[in-house]
Amino acid sequence: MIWDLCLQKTLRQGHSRFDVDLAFRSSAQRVVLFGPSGAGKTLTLKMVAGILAPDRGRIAVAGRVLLDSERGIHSSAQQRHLAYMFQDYALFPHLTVRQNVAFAVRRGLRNPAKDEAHEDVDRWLASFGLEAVAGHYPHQVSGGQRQRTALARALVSRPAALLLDEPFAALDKGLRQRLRDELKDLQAELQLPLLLITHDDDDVRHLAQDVVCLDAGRTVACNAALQSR
Ligand SMILES: Nc1ncnc2c1ncn2[C@@H]1O[C@H](COP(=O)(O)OP(=O)(O)OP(=O)(O)O)[C@@H](O)[C@H]1O
Repeated sequence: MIWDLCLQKTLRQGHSRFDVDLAFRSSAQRVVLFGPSGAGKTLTLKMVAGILAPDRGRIAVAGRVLLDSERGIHSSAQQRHLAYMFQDYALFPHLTVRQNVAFAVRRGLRNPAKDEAHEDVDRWLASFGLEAVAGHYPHQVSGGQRQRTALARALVSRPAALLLDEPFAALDKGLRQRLRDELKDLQAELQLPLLLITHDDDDVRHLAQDVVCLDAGRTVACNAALQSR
């Protein structure tokens, strides 16, 4: 089993509340989380990443138990060692492409120096074709290059799994297609478990080995979710 999730969480904001109560298991490496806006996809990813604590539940990824509230297991986000990529990539605007990638492997609390040598950083800059823009700042590179920088930053720390929240949402169709293929090749090469959120049917068709459909905080039959679109 690669993904084994059972999560319960109640969120309250003023008078409104949102309940997550879901469970899914999958032996596929590439799983897509699919569902309408507000279904609870990002919340689910955050709970897997360890940046939001469920009220109760169990999370195991590739046989590693990251959380089991019954057994008192609550590993921190750092201990989980999963890479999480946000919808807007969340690059640091004051750091160059190279420094952004190196940030994930920095020693201590200081930002990495602009020209600090690091073999893994160079490897990922090269494999994503970012060498020419390594000294540029995020606002000086294209959307695709920003996306690749964020992906390189996620991968450079050699995570145990990759969690991506709508990684291609800000890109045009051509670029989206290209980066989707690159991601698929990369995942296959590294054999990295991948949990990806998308709204795009093409992402589902091309990337998903398994699809988990969410609606109102629960897992639902995927046929129903696809038909209601
Ligand atoms: N901190 C919070 N407190 C209260 N409610 C929240 C909180 N964060 C999210 N929610 C609510 O939980 C629901 C699910 O949010 P979530 O971000 O997981 O949706 P999503 O499926 O990722 O949507 P989208 O596709 O639009 O990104 C939403 O109704 C949202 O308003």
